[in-house]
Amino acid sequence: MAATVVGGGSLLLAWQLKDKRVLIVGGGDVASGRIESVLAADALITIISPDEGLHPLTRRYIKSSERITYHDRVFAGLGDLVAVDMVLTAVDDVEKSREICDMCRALRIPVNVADIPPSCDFYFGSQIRDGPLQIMISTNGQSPKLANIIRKKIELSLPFNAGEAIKKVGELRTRLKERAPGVGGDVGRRRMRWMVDVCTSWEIDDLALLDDEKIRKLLDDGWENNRVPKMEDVGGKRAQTAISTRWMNGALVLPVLGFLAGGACMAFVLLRPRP
Ligand SMILES: C[C@@]1(CC(=O)O)C2=NC(=C\c3[nH]c(c(CCC(=O)O)c3CC(=O)O)Cc3[nH]c(c(CC(=O)O)c3CCC(=O)O)/C=C3\N/C(=C\2)[C@@H](CCC(=O)O)[C@]3(C)CC(=O)O)/[C@H]1CCC(=O)O
Ligand SMILES: NC(=O)c1ccc[n+]([C@@H]2O[C@H](COP(=O)([O-])OP(=O)(O)OC[C@H]3O[C@@H](n4cnc5c(N)ncnc54)[C@H](O)[C@@H]3O)[C@@H](O)[C@H]2O)c1
Repeated sequence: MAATVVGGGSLLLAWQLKDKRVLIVGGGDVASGRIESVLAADALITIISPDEGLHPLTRRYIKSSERITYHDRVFAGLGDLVAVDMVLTAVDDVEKSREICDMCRALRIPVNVADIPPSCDFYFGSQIRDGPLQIMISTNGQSPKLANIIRKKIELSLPFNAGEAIKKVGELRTRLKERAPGVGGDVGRRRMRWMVDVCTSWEIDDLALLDDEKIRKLLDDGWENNRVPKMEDVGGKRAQTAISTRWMNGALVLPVLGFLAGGACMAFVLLRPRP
């Protein structure tokens, strides 16, 4: 049977920008959001934008980050594109945007032009970040505002400890690879199967509670004996899983606290000693 091919979308990737050179042209509202996104990826940033048009947030990033080199001037042409790995333009000048886009295309530098989707090699998306967890919602240029609204709904449905759990499982994987090194082959297959078993048999809240000692026990008792011990077997206490999404926390904790506070006030009024 032929595979179903779905076209008309874009390629979703987690682009590794660490120490790569990103040029941002413009320093206004949109540029300040770009700076935040690119800083999260540890890039080296050059900003070209006249001082008088800088957004307060852009000004703050320029002051506080050693990764940013700032030039107080307008874009000067091809010379500004030397040794640049990515270009983001956010200027209020459509002609200038098109001109910069054409130069980038000629040099094959990937470019995003905030106000002209057809000039973008890639779009930004609405982002959720929780430690190593990164979720991007893209409507492929159709409705940025709906991307923003859907992001808020997804945020509320995420497990509360997802980022922390992913960090701990990352540590476990690193230690497992140190203990059973090698790429591919039998050891690779066994490692992958065991990691899948750990991730599927432990709750996310419990994985978030892994520490050095529990990881060591998990590897000694589990990996070495080809089984997956329970949380209690490695010296841990099961986490409370009843309230494990952000929605549950937001929706339940405040009303419950309000109810308890109300009850306490009522008890005080009814039970206080009367003169
Ligand atoms: C997701 C987000 C990421 C970010 O920018 O970081 C993002 N735009 C956001 C907000 C937003 N942008 C706009 C509004 C006003 C309401 C509205 O128009 O809906 C709002 C909402 C607001 O301000 O609340 C106006 C707008 N946007 C574009 C144009 C040009 C055009 O479409 O022609 C115009 C002017 C249109 C006009 O003149 O009418 C173009 C793009 N904007 C994109 C991304 C890319 C497609 C992403 C996708 O479809 O998924 C794409 C194609 C290129 C790019 O920018 O990479 C961020 C939300 C982050 C968050 O809050 O979570
Ligand atoms: N993609 C999106 O999500 C989105 C959202 C809103 C607006 N926009 C569009 O993006 C563009 C930027 O929006 P903004 O709100 O940041 O505008 P803004 O007016 O706040 O900022 C524009 C910046 O560009 C600088 N600038 C102008 N010409 C320049 C040049 N030749 N060289 C260097 N810097 C120059 C200005 O000094 C200013 O800092 C606008 O065209 C806007 O319509 C896109």
